[in-house]
Amino acid sequence: MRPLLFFLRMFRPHWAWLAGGAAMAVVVLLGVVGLLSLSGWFLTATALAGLSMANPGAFDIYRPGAGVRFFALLRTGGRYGERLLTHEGTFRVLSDLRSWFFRRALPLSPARLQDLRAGDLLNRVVADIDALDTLYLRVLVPSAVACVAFLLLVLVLPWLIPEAAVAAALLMLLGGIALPWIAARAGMRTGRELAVLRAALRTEALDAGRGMAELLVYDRSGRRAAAFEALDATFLAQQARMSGLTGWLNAAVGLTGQAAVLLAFVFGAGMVQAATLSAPQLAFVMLGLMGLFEAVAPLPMAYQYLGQVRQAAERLLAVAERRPAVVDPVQPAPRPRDLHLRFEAVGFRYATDGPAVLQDIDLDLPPGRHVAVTGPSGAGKSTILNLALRFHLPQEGRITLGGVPLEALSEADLYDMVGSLSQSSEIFAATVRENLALGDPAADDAAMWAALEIAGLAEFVDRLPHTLDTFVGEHGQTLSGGEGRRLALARVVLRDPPILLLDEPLAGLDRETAATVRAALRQLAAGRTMVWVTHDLTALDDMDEVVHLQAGRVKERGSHAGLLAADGGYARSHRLMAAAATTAMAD
Ligand SMILES: Nc1ncnc2c1ncn2[C@@H]1O[C@H](COP(=O)(O)OP(=O)(O)OP(=O)(O)O)[C@@H](O)[C@H]1O
Repeated sequence: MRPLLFFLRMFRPHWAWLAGGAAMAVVVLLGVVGLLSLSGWFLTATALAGLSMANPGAFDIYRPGAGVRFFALLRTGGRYGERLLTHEGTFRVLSDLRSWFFRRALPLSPARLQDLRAGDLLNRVVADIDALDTLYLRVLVPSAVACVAFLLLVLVLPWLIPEAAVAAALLMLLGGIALPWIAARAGMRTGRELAVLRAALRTEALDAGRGMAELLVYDRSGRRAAAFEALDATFLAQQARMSGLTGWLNAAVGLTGQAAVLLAFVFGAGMVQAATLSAPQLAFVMLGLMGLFEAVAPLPMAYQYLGQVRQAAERLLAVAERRPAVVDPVQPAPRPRDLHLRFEAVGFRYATDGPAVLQDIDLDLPPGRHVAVTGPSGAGKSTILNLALRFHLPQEGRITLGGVPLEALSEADLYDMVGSLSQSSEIFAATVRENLALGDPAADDAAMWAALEIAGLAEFVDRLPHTLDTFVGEHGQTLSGGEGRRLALARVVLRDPPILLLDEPLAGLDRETAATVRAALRQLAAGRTMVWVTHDLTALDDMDEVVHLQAGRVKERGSHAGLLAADGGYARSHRLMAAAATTAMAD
């Protein structure tokens, strides 16, 4: 129950809407019961009065008629109000929950979210949060209404047909408590499995959709489709089980209502014969009972789906309660004036029991210094940038900015000073302008065009149908790789960080585009500190220092020319690369 209670507490700020919605649901109940019972009484009384035409003055049809209209209006108005208030309340709660979840998930990125697939996280934000509306709409409100129905039953019926009151009360307890209890137990496992399967289906669909081209090329689309169908079949089978259970439960709860009406008739008919109850009163009770039992009818199904809701709540908490790898300090150190970035004897593992990824790394980056980090794949180059961006904290040594450990700085200060660009810098499904505004939300058009100019993209954007307001598609898919990279670069230009962390920003670009982006980066890097992670050793002669890593350790370091002269591993790699470049040029 803990996960559900946790979320119930989060409903509190909107209690007025939620309580208002529940109150309107009670009004609907009063309307339904009033309408049914009064109509039953009225029709029977009218019939008994000898179809009033024969004796028009003897029976007042106006007041009961007005009553019937009143209850009909109460029911309709109540239902409108109920929908309005319960939905307003639910949407407010859901939107709070979404931003709460997002706020919790954000600091977990990237270190603590890497085990989750993108579709899984999406499913939590959308479907799992949506599932929580069941808690209020389907469980709490109907339970409250059913309690009122029970109160009405035990307060009114004993005065009319005492024996039927006891039986009807017991039947209502059976339909309103015992059946929901059975439903909750019977539906728990399947409900939980359904929640997991729904997430798996969504993740699978997203994954397969994204990799469709690869699946086709590797002729794996059939297999993937078969796996998807198998998953879907399991999902449908579980859904069928749930629906079967719903059917039985609905039948059972319906029977409790019918049994109560039948018993009321049996006991009431005896009283009518004994003249201790009038026939219209009997009709009043029977139809009133039908209305009261309507309040109980949705409960078994609601509780049947509680397992699914609980699973959704657990899945949300499983992410929200993760501890971020780095917690933004409550009392951050003042922003340092001197932006000297230092790695001192840094050692790091991604998992405490995992292999050492970096060992004994020293880097000295006074303002304006340009350092290239090179080395074979897996040597730990990107990890150095991940640490400088404070995505993780090193287990050994320290990283400081102006003498202040990175973990003591506020997130806002840190990311104001440190900007990054990589081959995977995200281009959002938005316009050029919105993508740029991420760098500086206050930037005006002139500043944006100036940034695009530096990134060598101004001419291209100027030719787009809506220039800055052109939509660039999912992950910027309407842009070429080079255009996307330059857009990301323009964003960094707008951010204007004094320290630039670049992770293979030229990877995947053709020679010409790479040259344009490189020139833009050179222009941007002037006067700023820069760490450039790269495989390409052919254009590092203007770097102040080259740090060559191997298996997480600094193997060689010095100027590009110095390292070539030393004729070690760096020089060998450089020779191979230069030869490959010459062959490519000749081709
Ligand atoms: N998030 C992670 N969790 C666990 N291990 C990781 C993670 N990221 C990287 N590693 C491991 O850490 C080591 C260093 O990875 P890193 O990405 O820093 O290498 P790299 O030198 O940048 O490689 P490449 O040139 O191929 O990008 C690798 O063995 C890699 O498998």
